[in-house]
Amino acid sequence: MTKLKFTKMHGLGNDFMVIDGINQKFNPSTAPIAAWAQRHTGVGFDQLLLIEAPRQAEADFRYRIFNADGSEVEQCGNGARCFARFVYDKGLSSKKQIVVETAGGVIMPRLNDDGLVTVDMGVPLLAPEQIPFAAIDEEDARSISHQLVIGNETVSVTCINMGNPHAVIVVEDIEQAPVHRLGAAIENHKQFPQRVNVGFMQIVASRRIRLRVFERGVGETQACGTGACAAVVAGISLGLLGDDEPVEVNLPGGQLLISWQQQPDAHVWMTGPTQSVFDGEIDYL
Ligand SMILES: N[C@@H](CCC[C@H](N)C(=O)O)C(=O)O
Repeated sequence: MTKLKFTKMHGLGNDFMVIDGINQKFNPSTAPIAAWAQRHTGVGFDQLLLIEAPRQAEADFRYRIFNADGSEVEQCGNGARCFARFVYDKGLSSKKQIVVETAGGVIMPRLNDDGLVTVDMGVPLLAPEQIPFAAIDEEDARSISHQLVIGNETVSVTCINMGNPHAVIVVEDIEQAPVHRLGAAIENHKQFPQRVNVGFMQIVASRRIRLRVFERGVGETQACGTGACAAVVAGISLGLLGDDEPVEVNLPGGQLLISWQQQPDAHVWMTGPTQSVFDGEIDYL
């Protein structure tokens, strides 16, 4: 039995177990991660974030992400900010802007002088095959919104890939949104072959939304960074939000600022806080 060092961090209450996999040996596997994620018997977290050496010469680090159910996923926005804070604070890098390789593409987090972190989250993808989403026919494939049948209900979803898959639903009142009633059914809907994160968005003004996200492999979280990016891209694409100024995204855990201009190849930018909670050690075989 060896001891594995970790740091507990969060971004707006979306919480993480962060592991330096460069200076200690850690081979991630589902069972220990799912056990450590448990809130009563483990460390308790939404995602485990693993820092590794990059595979591509142009990147500073490789960033791997595991959901609370132990599944490895492609991207995590709140985690990206915590990742950048961790590698700087722990002396793994002296750079305030880093290039990070993920399974969902290259992202570039930057530590700002005001303590916030801004991340270039890359280009959002909207085509069904890029989500991935199985459209029912060609007309459905061309549409920005898709009618999803769940039991005897039909829900209109806009699908965005931010490195990871998101389905965004516009609701009138965020407090009454069917996050728990429909979240898991949409996450596991047969038209999403890799499952999906489900965002419920209330438009408050042309540059302000409220958002709750039922995350794939976790359930509802306090905040979801990629979910915030996806919601803003969906809102702008649907003509419900403007793209001339950053959009304030108000999540249960706090606020993110998201910018995207509706042009081919435009990147999404996310700005928000990070917080370290404690350092710990855990037994590891
Ligand atoms: N909390 C995250 C997203 C984490 C991954 C997601 N649950 C998935 O399965 O894709 C964020 O801040 O983006």
